[in-house]
Order: sequence, then structure tokens, then C-alpha cells
Amino acid sequence: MSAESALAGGPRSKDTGPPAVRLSGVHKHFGQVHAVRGIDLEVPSGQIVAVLGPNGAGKTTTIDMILGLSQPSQGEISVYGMEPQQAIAKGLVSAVMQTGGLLKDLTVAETARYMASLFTHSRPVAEVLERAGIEGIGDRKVGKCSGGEQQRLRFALALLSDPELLILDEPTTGMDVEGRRDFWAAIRQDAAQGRTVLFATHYLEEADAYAERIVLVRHGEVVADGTAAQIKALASGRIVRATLPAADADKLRAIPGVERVEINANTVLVHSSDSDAVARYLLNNTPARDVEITAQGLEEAFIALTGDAGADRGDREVQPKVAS
Ligand SMILES: Nc1ncnc2c1ncn2[C@@H]1O[C@H](COP(=O)(O)OP(=O)(O)OP(=O)(O)O)[C@@H](O)[C@H]1O
Repeated sequence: MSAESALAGGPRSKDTGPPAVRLSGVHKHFGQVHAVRGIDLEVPSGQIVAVLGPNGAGKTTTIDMILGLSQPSQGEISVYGMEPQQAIAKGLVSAVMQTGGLLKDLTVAETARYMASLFTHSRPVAEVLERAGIEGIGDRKVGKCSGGEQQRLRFALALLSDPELLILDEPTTGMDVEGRRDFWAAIRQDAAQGRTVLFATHYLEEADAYAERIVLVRHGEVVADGTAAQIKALASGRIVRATLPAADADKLRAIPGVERVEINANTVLVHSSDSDAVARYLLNNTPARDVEITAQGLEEAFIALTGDAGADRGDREVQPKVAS
């Protein structure tokens, strides 16, 4: 089953009420810093959405406003048609943040029981631990849990109120590949029931693998919004690779549609919106061999759309970027 079909749908997604999240013309200033610059966004109920962007793009600032932790300087935010605080007070929203909030000397199960006791209506502790895939470590002290297990515990706690909307702010930062995979497996299984999930990430791989929709932000603005395939298509060109000793970069750049030429020893890489023209030129006018045409991936789209040279394949962080 594809990530999309595993994540989409479910009983909750049939809701026809107000969208889970709506942002209209939202700006946020911190003194001189214009962190969010006019974001419009609507997340329908039941959708799994990644807010993807490099460091400093404004993801956390936006999530904090959706959670009612801070107010927009301008614009409006509603959650299920209500003020964010009102939706949270009704138990419609839970969040999994990166750090904090856990007592190291309690066990996993004690932590969940303690939190459950704070809710008037709570899902059974055993059920949320199972959903988070940590039912086998209920007796383990939180301080002895790995970073990934602690995040799955935070996820379990977030499920106690059985929220309609789950918000996760870079939930897997610092986890190893296996921890990340287990964490997302748990989220994905849960989301198949139709819960709405909005997560911020700067891991392209996570957005590609787990979101139905990617909202790409850069410098506080949405620069692309769609499925991973649609975002890849925005940076629509293809790459033509060939073996060509003594390639003439200027001649290659002069072919219509060529955006970028890279020459590495005997290999040329030509990024172009008209790959056929490049291939024709290479085969008819040069001694090029091993000509290959490939579609650009999400990483190229990310670089093209966010202007960041240091995009990440999933196990490295993108370089910090300060909004200008
Ligand atoms: N409380 C604050 N005071 C001043 N500037 C802030 C504050 N919070 C965020 N900023 C600035 O706003 C911009 C957006 O920051 P934000 O944390 O929302 O980005 P982000 O996309 O979540 O980045 P990261 O991936 O690093 O968490 C940055 O330039 C940041 O330095």
C-alpha cells in the first residue's frame, strides 16, 4: 500500500464541517524580523500535510500560532472554525513537540497514566501505548528510553484526548534512521483512521514518504503547495547525463531550455526544460556516449524553489538560513 493510500481517508475524513486549519493573510513580526509573510493555508479534515522548509523558514512560528501559543501580528487563524485556544480547550488538537515535558524517573506507563488522570475523558492508556508502538516498554523508566521512544511516548500522550488534529513540530529531529522509521510507522498507522496530521519538517524524505500534501515555505512565505509529484513537476526540467570528454559548456548552455550545466571530468550534467533538444544536440553534434535522461527529484525541486544549496536527503540537516 502506498504512503498516500495508507494515510488518506478514514471515517473522520468524511467530515464536511469547517477545515481543520485555516490561515488567512497571516504575518508574524518579532521586532525587526518578519518571520511569517502572508501565509494563506487551508487544511481539510483528514489530510496529512507536511510544512517543509529550511531552517528559519517560519515553520515553528506558524505552528505556534496554530496552537494558540502566539498571536499573528496580522491575519486570522481558525482551527475547526474556532479560535485556536478554543479548539484546544475542546480537546480537538494535540501537539508533539521536539523536547521537554517528560519526567525521567517515571516509567512510560506511569507517565501515560498520570497524564490520562488530568483529562475528564481519556483513551485507555494501554490503547495509546499500543498505537504508539511502545506497549512493550511500559515498565521502562523514561530516562532509559531512546530519543525515538521518548517521541513515541509524546505521541502516545498526544493521543490520550483522541484529538481530531495532531500537530508535530519537527518530531524526529536528532533521531537515527531506525527511530524515525518506527516513529512514522506509528503515526501512519494511526492516521489511517482519518486523523488530520500537520507536521513541520526539514527532512525532504519525511515529507515525501509520509505526507499527502507538501506546503513548501521559504522566508515566511508559501512557495509551493501540492503533492510531492506536483512539487517535483514545478521544477519540471530533466537532467541529461552523458560521457563527453572536453565538453564545451558554453555551447551546451546555448541549447534552448538549458538551465544549468555541470561538467565533472568526462561527465556532463545538463539541467533543461527540453531534454530531447539536449540529447539530440549531444548525439548529433558531439562524440557523447551513455546519454541518460532522468526526471529531477524532490531534492532538486526543493533547491530550485527554496533557493537553498544544502538540501537534505533525510539524514543530514539543511544549513541554517536566516530570513532576510
Ligand atoms: N521569539 C523570536 N524572536 C525573534 N525572532 C524569532 C523568534 N522566533 C523565531 N524568530 C525568527 O523567525 C524566523 C523563523 O523562525 P522559525 O523558528 O519559525 O523557523 P523554522 O522554519 O521553524 O526553523 P527551524 O527549522 O530552524 O526550526 C527566524 O529568522 C527566527 O530567527
